Amino acid sequence: MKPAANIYLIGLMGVGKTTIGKQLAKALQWPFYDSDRVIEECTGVDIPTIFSYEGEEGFRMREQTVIHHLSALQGIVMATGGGAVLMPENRAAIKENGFVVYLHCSIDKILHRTKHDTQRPLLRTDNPRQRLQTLLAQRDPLYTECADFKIDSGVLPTKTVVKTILQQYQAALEDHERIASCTK
Ligand SMILES: Nc1ncnc2c1ncn2[C@@H]1O[C@H](COP(=O)(O)OP(=O)(O)O)[C@@H](O)[C@H]1O
Ligand SMILES: O=C(O)C1=C[C@@H](OP(=O)(O)O)[C@@H](O)[C@H](O)C1
Ligand SMILES: [Mg+2]
Repeated sequence: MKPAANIYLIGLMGVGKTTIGKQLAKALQWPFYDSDRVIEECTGVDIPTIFSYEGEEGFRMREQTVIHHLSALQGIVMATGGGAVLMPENRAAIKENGFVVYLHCSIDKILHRTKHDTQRPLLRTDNPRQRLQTLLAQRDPLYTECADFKIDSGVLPTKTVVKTILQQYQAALEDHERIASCTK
């Protein structure tokens, strides 16, 4: 992690990356970016439209470009899309440029939170529970590989989740400074 690093939020759809990310950025008085919103602003269309014209592959290319460009910034909070960790380039960018927080919660909670959602094409299926279970099995090792810190965002109030992430980030910064001063 770089001293003036960014904070990245990763995890499955619906765990609260966007929601928690906004609150974290507010607490730090840092700019907030949501890679999905940036893609929508750049293309002028929503995520389902990108999936329908370009497929998931096209969306992943756009996502990679956005994460690459935003990772050149310092002192930002970024909520990534749930599948951002699939691309090795994205995993390298977030690990290299920031403190990575893996948000997780139960599939039941995610289903409850996303039951009226129309903006997540991967959940538009007859069996969203099965889809989420499959995605979690594929992605959990990737989330774990990238994460500096993992926290359940399904049980604690968001305020507590934000406070805990800030404490962990501060502790990581202090460790980094201690190690740097020992190796001078
Ligand atoms: N801690 C929470 N408690 C209750 N609802 C939440 C919480 N965090 C997020 N949500 C709701 O769940 C949905 C998904 O949250 P979002 O932040 O968009 O997740 P993600 O970005 O990880 O997909 C939104 O409707 C949001 O309002
Ligand atoms: O898990 C995924 O592959 C996706 C998650 C979505 O973002 P959220 O995790 O913010 O819902 C969005 O990037 C897109 O629909 C694909
Ligand atoms: Mg989001």
